[in-house]
Amino acid sequence: MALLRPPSRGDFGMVKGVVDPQDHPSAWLSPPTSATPGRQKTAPAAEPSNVAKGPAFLNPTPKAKLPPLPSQRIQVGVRVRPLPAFKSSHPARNPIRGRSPLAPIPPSSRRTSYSESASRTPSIASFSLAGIGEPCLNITPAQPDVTQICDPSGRRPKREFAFDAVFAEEDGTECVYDRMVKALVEKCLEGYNGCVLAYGQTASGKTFTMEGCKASALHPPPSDPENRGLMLRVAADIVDYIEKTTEAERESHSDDVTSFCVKATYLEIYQESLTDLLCEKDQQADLRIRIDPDSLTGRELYVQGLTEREVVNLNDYVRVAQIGARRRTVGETNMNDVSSRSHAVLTLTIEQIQRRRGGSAPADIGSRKRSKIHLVDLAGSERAKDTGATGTRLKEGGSINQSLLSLGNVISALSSSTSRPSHVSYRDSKLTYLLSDSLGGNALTVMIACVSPAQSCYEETMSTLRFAERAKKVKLRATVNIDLQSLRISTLEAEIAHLKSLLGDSMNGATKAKPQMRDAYTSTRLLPSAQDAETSPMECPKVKRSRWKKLTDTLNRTFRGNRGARYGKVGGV
Ligand SMILES: Nc1ncnc2c1ncn2[C@@H]1O[C@H](COP(=O)(O)OP(=O)(O)OP(=O)(O)O)[C@@H](O)[C@H]1O
Repeated sequence: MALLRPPSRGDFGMVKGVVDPQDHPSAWLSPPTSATPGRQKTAPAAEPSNVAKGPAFLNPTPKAKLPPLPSQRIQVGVRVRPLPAFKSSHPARNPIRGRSPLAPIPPSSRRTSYSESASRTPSIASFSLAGIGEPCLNITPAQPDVTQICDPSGRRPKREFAFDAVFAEEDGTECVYDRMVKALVEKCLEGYNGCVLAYGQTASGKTFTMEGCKASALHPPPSDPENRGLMLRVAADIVDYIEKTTEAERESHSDDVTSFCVKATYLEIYQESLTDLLCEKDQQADLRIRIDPDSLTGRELYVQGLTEREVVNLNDYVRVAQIGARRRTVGETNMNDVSSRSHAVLTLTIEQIQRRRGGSAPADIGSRKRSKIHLVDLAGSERAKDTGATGTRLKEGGSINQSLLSLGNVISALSSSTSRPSHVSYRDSKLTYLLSDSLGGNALTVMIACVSPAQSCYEETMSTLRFAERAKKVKLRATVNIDLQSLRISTLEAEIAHLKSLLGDSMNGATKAKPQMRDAYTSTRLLPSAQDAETSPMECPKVKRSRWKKLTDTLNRTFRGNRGARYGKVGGV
């Protein structure tokens, strides 16, 4: 059992690799603004063009064209699941009636929510899917990221919703990943926190999107990558990135290397209580959400008592996903045979340290970055009359709806005004409290709103689309999480060591050649010729000694002052 909290200096188990300097994200980072001791103030991230020079091994020549910066609002994609296979003889009017009508979906009955014929005239009427029923949703190729919803009763007018992406039923999870999540993972590897949330009514395909086809998530190795959910796709990209950088290290003759350590935790929130999914039921610790005062923002949350697993290769991730899926609370309802009765949060924490090749001394350590990705499969909103829930299922449904209501309130508060609201009720539920950073805080967030096109789901689909529309307005304040203080401390330690050795030399009357050192922020030599003159043999030894003492005292004072704070903050969006 371990605590999910930032490790202290030197507490990093590593997979070694090297980062191509040209690709290194620190090219975007700005240097600290002052040498004031203590935690640096959280600063909005800078545009790449504003980036001042960092140390050579952190701040290589910037790329001619830098990648686009992530948007500072929640990115929202809508995924439309296929219409279900019906058991009723008259499914068109009421597709969700009877036992688990939404699963599985025979390939023959899958329809696109737009067809070639429908595409020319984007009207709901063009959607007659003979024998299957009529979807209440429409997407046209002319406006692929807009969805129209039509009230089957005809009481309300047709409405249009535009999102960052809309995925029709034939769009696989790969498509969802490539358009919505891949860039986020890249940003997380650069030091941003990230969050992917799957939201929607019960049986709308959230677990299918996050975990993938159960068969593939539960049978290692993931031999069928096509069926992978977003969780394993994120994992595959992280593994790939680390492997590639390791390979680049072998090939390059760079002096600087990056070490990685990725850890996973998996928890569920069931009826407002936290359960560690990577731990046996009888070994559960009392899990508590705590604030980490030593974190970058000084109020980052962590779950005390949660099991952390180091994950290196894809099989490690698959194992974690399997264990979590097996232990997660599921139940059977009329709408879904395997309905998730809890919110599941898989968190990957990525640590990266830059150091000089072969060096282990503090002076050899450069920047440290620590970012987190939350992958959240929410439980689905449900109506008791549709799910047929009674007893425990009914109680679970009530708790799920209650926490989703809190999530809705948080999103409403954050999206309602242009300036940040004075109070956001994050603490109304464990879910919103745990994800508070991802909801308008220091994280880049992507939401996949899953919907069903079935007419009988009109109300729920409409409410999901409205929720997603509000979520789109939520602003984020994501910044790169880099521990610059450690970099400064290392530099100062190196300076002190070097100056002490010079002092010793000068006291012995020896004048040895001084090794060239680089300053952490200017990449210039620490001892330029003007300082060399101070050690000139012409200078009186007494004056020389007092000047050196003054210099080392100043550095020691600065060094002690800097020890107080662990994380500095720079750059970003
Ligand atoms: N895009 C899709 N393509 C094919 N099948 C899908 C798709 N989306 C969902 N399904 C199928 O529909 C059924 C219900 O999906 P899933 O369990 O993912 O829903 P859910 O939103 O997680 O539901 P709950 O909130 O009740 O847990 C599953 O059998 C799943 O395989």
